[in-house]
Amino acid sequence: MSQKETYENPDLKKERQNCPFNKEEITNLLDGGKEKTAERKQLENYILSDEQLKDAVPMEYLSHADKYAEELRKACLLMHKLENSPAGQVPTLRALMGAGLGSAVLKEGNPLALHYVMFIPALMGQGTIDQQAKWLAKAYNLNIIGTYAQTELGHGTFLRGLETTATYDPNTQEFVLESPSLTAYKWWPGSLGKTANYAVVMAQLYTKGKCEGTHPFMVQLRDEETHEPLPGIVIGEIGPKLGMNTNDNGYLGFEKFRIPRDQLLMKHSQVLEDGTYVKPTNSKLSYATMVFVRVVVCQDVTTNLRKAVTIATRYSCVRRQSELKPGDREPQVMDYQAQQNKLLPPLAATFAFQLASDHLWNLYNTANNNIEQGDLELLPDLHGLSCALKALCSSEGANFVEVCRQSCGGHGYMACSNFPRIYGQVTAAETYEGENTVLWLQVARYLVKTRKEQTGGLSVKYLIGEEKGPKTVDTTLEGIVHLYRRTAVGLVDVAIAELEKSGRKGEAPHDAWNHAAVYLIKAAQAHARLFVVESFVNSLKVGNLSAPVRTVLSQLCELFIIYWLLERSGELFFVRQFIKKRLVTVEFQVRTLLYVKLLAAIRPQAVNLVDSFDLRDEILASPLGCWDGNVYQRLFDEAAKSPLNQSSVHESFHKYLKPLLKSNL
Ligand SMILES: CCCCCCCC/C=C\CCCCCC(=O)SCCNC(=O)CCNC(=O)[C@H](O)C(C)(C)COP(=O)(O)OP(=O)(O)OC[C@H]1O[C@@H](n2cnc3c(N)ncnc32)[C@H](O)[C@@H]1OP(=O)(O)O
Ligand SMILES: Cc1cc2nc3c(=O)[nH]c(=O)nc-3n(C[C@H](O)[C@H](O)[C@H](O)COP(=O)(O)OP(=O)(O)OC[C@H]3O[C@@H](n4cnc5c(N)ncnc54)[C@H](O)[C@@H]3O)c2cc1C
Repeated sequence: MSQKETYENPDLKKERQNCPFNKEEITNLLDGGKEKTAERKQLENYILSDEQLKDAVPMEYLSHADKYAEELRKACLLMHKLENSPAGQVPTLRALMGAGLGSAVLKEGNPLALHYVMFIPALMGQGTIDQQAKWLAKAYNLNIIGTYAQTELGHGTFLRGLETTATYDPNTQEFVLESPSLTAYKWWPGSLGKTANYAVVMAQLYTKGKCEGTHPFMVQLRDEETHEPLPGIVIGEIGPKLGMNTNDNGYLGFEKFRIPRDQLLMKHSQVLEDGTYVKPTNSKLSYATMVFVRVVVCQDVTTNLRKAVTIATRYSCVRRQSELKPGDREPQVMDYQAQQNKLLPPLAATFAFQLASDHLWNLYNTANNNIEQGDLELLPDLHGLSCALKALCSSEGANFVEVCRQSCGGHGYMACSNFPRIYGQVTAAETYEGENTVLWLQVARYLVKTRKEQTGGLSVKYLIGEEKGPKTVDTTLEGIVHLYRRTAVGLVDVAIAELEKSGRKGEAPHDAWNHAAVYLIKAAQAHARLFVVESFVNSLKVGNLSAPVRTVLSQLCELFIIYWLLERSGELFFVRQFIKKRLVTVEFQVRTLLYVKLLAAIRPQAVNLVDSFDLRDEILASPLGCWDGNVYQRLFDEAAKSPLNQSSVHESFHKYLKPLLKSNL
């Protein structure tokens, strides 16, 4: 392990004895190879050994403004350290922006995150070679700091409804940016409140008196020297949120603010000097930055889930409570089947989500390279799959994090458990970068289109042609994956039947769509789940795994796909042929039995599995989840940091309570 303590809780020590598999093999698998593990560890040592990056007091005790200032201090220090990073700049940046190493230093969100996660990708994806030459080096060198300003007070989802205008003036060859109403104000962009001095702003482009839709513009917001907002720019921070409080989300208004013509990012569409508009090959290319973030969010949510599962699993093996066998010592709570039922599915999910996210990342890179060459064929599949996995990983991830918190009883409710922060981050991902319901409906649109037109990308091939595979109950892993596939196909057919029924009643297509939303969303979710289970099963078929690692991963895989099947059993009842053949009843009996057996089989390896994640204590940031299991002492040490414990009697006693007590005498 990366940290050997002198103390080790005896229960955890026992859990770690006789581990049947090589933990490092799993660590390497998750990191992407032995060399990557070594690189990550070296980077962690480099960053986490720096005393200046440690918190003097827990963040919870700081004011909103002090929290921001403190995190900005650390974020800037991290950027200074980039130069000498042993891992190279790009891998270091990746590690520092997300839920892994970065979160050990910046616990409530990185004020520079949007610069790297959206501003630079937007410049790369939307800017011409000349525009990139002008801005990218400045952005990389942090001469300028940017954000991505799209959402407005009145509209986040419906991008065609954005109100900010950019009107071309051919006389001066400038665009005039304007917020025509209060609801047109940009509202939400991260880093916008106080940190950024530039932004890629999405606005409705008007030229020659015609609106050409939303387009990205490079806009300077603040003076590069004084950081004061430029004349015509109204800017501020939107206030405290459920989580991510140091991402300084902001608002932004334009009062006839002029920018040169060449600050329209013109890779896909242009406005010529005389105001002539040149269309893109596909109008959705200006949405590409969002696609990139949806892809990386899947990975980020998975890392957060791994943290939650590690904390809850270790704690559950240290915590002893109640009586299992009359007269016996109180058992580790992990020995209750009910607790295993809470924690082993999310543990399995961390593997399932990572494998699916890796697949999506590969698709993104291929599709993006093709798009650079002008080939857009993979774009619909990339859009469909990134929406599906972003929505699935974030919604299931948030539910699982909450279950992990509950599994730690009262101590899980402490701020220092780190569950509130982890939950704050994961649930944010349910909303940002496309609200999940809205994304499910985008997925459904793709599925319905594929099924009806019998053409679509790789992720939806199963919807094309006749259904293949066994028609009866098949107890193999392949058999159960096939059941997922039949459910997914069946639900798309049910949704289409619903749309057609409404059509026959004379409803317009948009009304029919709205009235079929429940079915459409179920179909989209079944599709996403099918993709995840298929990725998990297929990944285990290939790869150079040792027999013990393959065994434990196969158990997790089987547990996970049965868990989802049982959880989502209601959906099978939508597919009429399943009921007709009594398939559902038989399937459930067989599966429940196997599920319970798998819980017992995996239970002894739970701690070893979370140890394999190799998450340092600084990253877990929770007294409940530390490697040594010294939970109670650490909880006491955390309580000692409370400002209310710095004196035996607080001054407010004399001010308020004492007079009240006296008055009651
Ligand atoms: C390195 C690790 C780091 C990890 C760090 C992570 C953590 C970082 C911390 C903080 C990050 C926070 C970032 C958050 C940033 C934001 O939230 S930015 C704002 C994001 N906003 C949204 O996502 C808005 C959601 N809305 C939309 O995407 C669209 O408006 C819509 C898709 C819902 C609808 O658009 P509309 O124009 O109305 O399209 P439709 O008519 O519905 O569809 C028309 C066709 O276009 C296709 N399509 C739609 N979108 C795309 C796309 N992106 N790409 C490709 N194609 C697209 C759609 O399928 C339709 O096709 P057909 O006509 O063929 O059916
Ligand atoms: C932490 C955080 C960070 C963010 N960072 C940024 C940023 O950096 N830059 C940026 O530009 N934006 C950012 N956002 C904004 C974010 O992208 C939007 O909030 C998000 O896209 C949802 O849009 P909305 O708020 O308009 O929700 P709405 O669309 O108003 O959603 C409200 C409800 O209406 C439903 N709904 C809406 N449309 C439909 C439909 N067509 N069919 C069915 N139901 C529908 C939704 O499902 C939801 O239940 C951030 C948001 C958060 C929370």
